[in-house]
Amino acid sequence: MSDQPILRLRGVNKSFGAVHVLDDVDFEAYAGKVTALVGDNGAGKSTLVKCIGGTYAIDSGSYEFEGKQVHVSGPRDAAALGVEIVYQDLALCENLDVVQNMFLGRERMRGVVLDEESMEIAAAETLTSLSVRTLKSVRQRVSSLSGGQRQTVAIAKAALWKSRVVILDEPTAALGVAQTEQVLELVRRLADQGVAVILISHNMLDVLQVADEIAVLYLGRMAATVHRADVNQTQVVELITTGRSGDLGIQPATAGAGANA
Ligand SMILES: Nc1ncnc2c1ncn2[C@@H]1O[C@H](COP(=O)(O)OP(=O)(O)OP(=O)(O)O)[C@@H](O)[C@H]1O
Repeated sequence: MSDQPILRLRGVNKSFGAVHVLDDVDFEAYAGKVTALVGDNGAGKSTLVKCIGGTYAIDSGSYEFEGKQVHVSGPRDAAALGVEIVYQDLALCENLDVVQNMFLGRERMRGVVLDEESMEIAAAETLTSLSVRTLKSVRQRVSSLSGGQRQTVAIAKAALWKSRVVILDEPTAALGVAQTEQVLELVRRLADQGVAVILISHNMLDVLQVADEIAVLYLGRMAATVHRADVNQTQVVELITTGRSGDLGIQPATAGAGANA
């Protein structure tokens, strides 16, 4: 995999009125890697992700994609780049089946009728490529699926559409132990297919298990970006709660330390 980030934000600021929510934030995501985005409640994770996804326009700073500066002024711009956000509510339609959900809004047609066969084959192939074995049938309605299976469908949908950057918002928050394990395996396989995965999570065990890089937001500043292999849980928790880690030689983000190289 390339060492160049597919997505790079530099010096991003975002305010809502007088509230300065993102302060000079640098952030990178790499093809084939899982980058965990962590931080305490209110640290700015959702805001940063919404800036990446085009829901919010950044006030200042740069947004680069594949080394080129781009202007993302709405979700369509981000989608055109191949940036997909899988929100916690998953935005799946209960009354539709797995295939219909995966192709929702982008249905394949044969003449004037839906090309059900080709959509079913493509959906099944995508699930197979991700080694998904937890679904009985791609013709099952989403209303009959478990939380983990729904998460699987939402992630597979992003893979089907050849997304380059997939942002997962707390994908295991509502799941039990076995389903969490399956979803984390899926996250890993998605990255192994060359996708840049950004994982928002409050669960340190998940983060430490699946992430390659860990970006820690603290009070709207990027306290540090560290390689997973270089840190332990205590150090990550310290970064999240204080914006610094003495062990890692990282100074408080509020004092203007910025990202750790
Ligand atoms: N639309 C908005 N208007 C005003 N303030 C906002 C808005 N959206 C977010 N904020 C503020 O920005 C800060 C960061 O919020 P954000 O939701 O990005 O944090 P977060 O890290 O995702 O938190 P959590 O883990 O609780 O979801 C918070 O103080 C929040 O109140």
